[in-house]
Amino acid sequence: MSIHIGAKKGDIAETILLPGDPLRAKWIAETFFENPVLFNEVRGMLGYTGTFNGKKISVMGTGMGVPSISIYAHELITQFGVKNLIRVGSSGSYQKHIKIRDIVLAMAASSNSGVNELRFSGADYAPTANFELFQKAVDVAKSKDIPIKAGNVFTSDEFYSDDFESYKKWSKFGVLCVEMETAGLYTVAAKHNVKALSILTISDSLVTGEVTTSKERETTFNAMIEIALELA
Ligand SMILES: O=P(O)(O)O[C@H]1O[C@H](CO)[C@@H](O)[C@H]1O
Ligand SMILES: O=c1cc[nH]c(=O)[nH]1
Repeated sequence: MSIHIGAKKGDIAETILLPGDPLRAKWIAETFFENPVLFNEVRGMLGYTGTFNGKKISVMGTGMGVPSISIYAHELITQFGVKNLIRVGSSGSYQKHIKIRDIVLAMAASSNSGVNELRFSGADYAPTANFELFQKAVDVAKSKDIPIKAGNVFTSDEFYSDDFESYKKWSKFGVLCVEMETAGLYTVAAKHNVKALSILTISDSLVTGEVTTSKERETTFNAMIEIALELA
């Protein structure tokens, strides 16, 4: 048991899917896992372990933002021996060609997060995806005929920015979409020499103003999950 995860050693698989929303974790476990068992309820951050095609796999919510996912990633790695951390998140498009429900693999994560600024004393660190997981995700998507996009994403400390137009600066430099955790996840994974990948589904567009409902964000996005499950 760690401070924020009420599980015993061995309760959590080496590969874990990490949605921000704990109810998406519940939906993933109940929809895709064989024999899901609840291993965490601390702070309502639901976590389950089951099997998928006979292989042990876990899923747990991370909450929103770099500080929250950093706590869970740290404890999962250091106290429960997790080796592959796969974020399955929603994201807002920064580009005209990145449409609602598109899937984006985050090759790297630019960020305005204060966490890495503190950690690296103001110098820039480039949080990047694990190449093996990335390559495998590309292969799985291809074999399942699931179209994907890949590139630089933006991990923001803000959901509601005071300056809505500020996204255009990142968009001009090729950043595909925005979310709130990937830079933190990739950094913590690198520090502990384990693998991480963020797979994102576009839930809204800052370019067109389109949005999906919170129910859809909780219980759909199957294609992204199908890719993530095969990485176990
Ligand atoms: O859908 P999740 O995984 O929570 O991801 C995105 O959604 C939340 C904001 O609504 C942030 O956590 C952002 O990163
Ligand atoms: O962080 C996020 C996630 C989804 N959509 C956004 O606009 N921002």
